[in-house]
Amino acid sequence: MDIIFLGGLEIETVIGIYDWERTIKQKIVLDIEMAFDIKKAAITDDISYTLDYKAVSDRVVDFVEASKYLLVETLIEEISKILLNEFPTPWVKITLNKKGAISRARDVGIIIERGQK
Ligand SMILES: Nc1nc2c(c(=O)[nH]1)N=C([C@H](O)[C@@H](O)CO)CN2
Repeated sequence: MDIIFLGGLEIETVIGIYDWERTIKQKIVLDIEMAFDIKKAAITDDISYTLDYKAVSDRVVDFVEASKYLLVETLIEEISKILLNEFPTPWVKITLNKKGAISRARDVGIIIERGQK
């Protein structure tokens, strides 16, 4: 199976468990990998035979911008459900980086894989 990916997708959202975090927007950075067989699209040169990464980006950005979860766990799980339920991919890997959440750490977050390749 091939991989279609989006790297460094930056989105501002309300996320966090502390009172001060409920009053501001913070940046999260997503790396998304989606399994997909690209052969038919490559042969036909036709967007309708592939997984449109622009459509994925638009859907994920709209969802995350409107969300207000406490935990990054909940947010990343909901993103994985959207990808698996709404797009033609059987497997996704998502990295959610809440940069700045830990002042001494450059990166902090979660990596999940869902579905079957
Ligand atoms: N496993 C997690 N740990 C923490 C989370 C989280 O969402 N998942 N969130 C926080 C705070 O919101 C933090 O990001 C603020 O600096 C702490 N730990």
